[in-house]
Amino acid sequence: MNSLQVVDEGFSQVPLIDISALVSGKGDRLKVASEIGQACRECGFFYIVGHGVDEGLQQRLEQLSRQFFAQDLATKMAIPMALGGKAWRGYFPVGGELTSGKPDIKEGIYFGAELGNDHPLVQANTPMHGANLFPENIPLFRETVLEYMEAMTQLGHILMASIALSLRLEASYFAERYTSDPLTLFRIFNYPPDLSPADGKNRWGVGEHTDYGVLTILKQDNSGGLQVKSRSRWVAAPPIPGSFVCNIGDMLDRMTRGLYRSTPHRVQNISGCDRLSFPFFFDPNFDVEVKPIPLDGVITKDDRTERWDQSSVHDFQGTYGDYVLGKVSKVFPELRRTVLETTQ
Ligand SMILES: O=C(O)CCC(=O)C(=O)O
Ligand SMILES: [Fe+2]
Repeated sequence: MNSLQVVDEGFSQVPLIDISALVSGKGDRLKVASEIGQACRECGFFYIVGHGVDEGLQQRLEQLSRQFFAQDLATKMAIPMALGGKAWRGYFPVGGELTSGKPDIKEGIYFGAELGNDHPLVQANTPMHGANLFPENIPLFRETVLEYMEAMTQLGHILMASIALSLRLEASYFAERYTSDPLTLFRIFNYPPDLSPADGKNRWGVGEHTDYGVLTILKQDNSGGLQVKSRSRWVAAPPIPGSFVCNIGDMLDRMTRGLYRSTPHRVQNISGCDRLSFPFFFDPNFDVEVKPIPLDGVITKDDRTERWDQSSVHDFQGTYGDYVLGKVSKVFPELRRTVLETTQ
């Protein structure tokens, strides 16, 4: 059996993978797993088609989201993140979120698994768990978001099983250890058109970063603007009809000791119109400690130089909750006190 290797030759485009064999249970699942594995090693990103997520549901989600963002600021601020408290839910206005210390040109709403006050994790005061804040003035917003999150959660399980197979592990490897009860976060972002003066200074819808968890499944509208880093170059990941963009986060990078890449990416909306995007984060259970996978015969040399945030996912030790809370305090400094300092 050949070993899997980390060879960073860069890539010129994000690969596209038809996953219908995983969804239907018919066809060559191992071939799909091998394509996913190659994409994770070489790029850290891949498009998926053949995922089976209802097109009508996606259209409803997009239309309701446009309706929400088209409202005036005061109406949107009826569900501010401050109201979501440590559950980390609700709306934030343009400039309210920082990446690498700089405000992003985007507004958005944060959602997660809908948990009532009687849920043990909420009773235990666990950060990032609780009830969502939905805009009550937009009918069917709540139902549509919850239905979409359910569809994404199912897709997340399917993809993680395939990622496990691609590493020559049991299909249930991640489910058994990390994601049987995943931490799921869902965000809807609106990037207003970048109207910055032509002063040669780039401003970012979201600045260069990597994602924190194991797997992100992104729906983007037709505007374009997502860019993925290939060594020191930036490669566009334009919208492809009927697809989602998937990418690997820091925890899978850590688990595979750098074999699967948590690749930096960023967004610049130069379309002239609002750009909507819908990232769904399928992440390890909050309380679980994330450990490297014993990958026999695999070359695990991490040949990358300094990361975008000068931190090392490989040196980190602790639960996924510890990791993600450390990040939250950087992107939303004003939430730091609510989320972090009241959890002790
Ligand atoms: O909006 C996008 O296309 C990407 C968003 C993103 O990278 C993130 O939320 O982590
Ligand atoms: Fe991201």
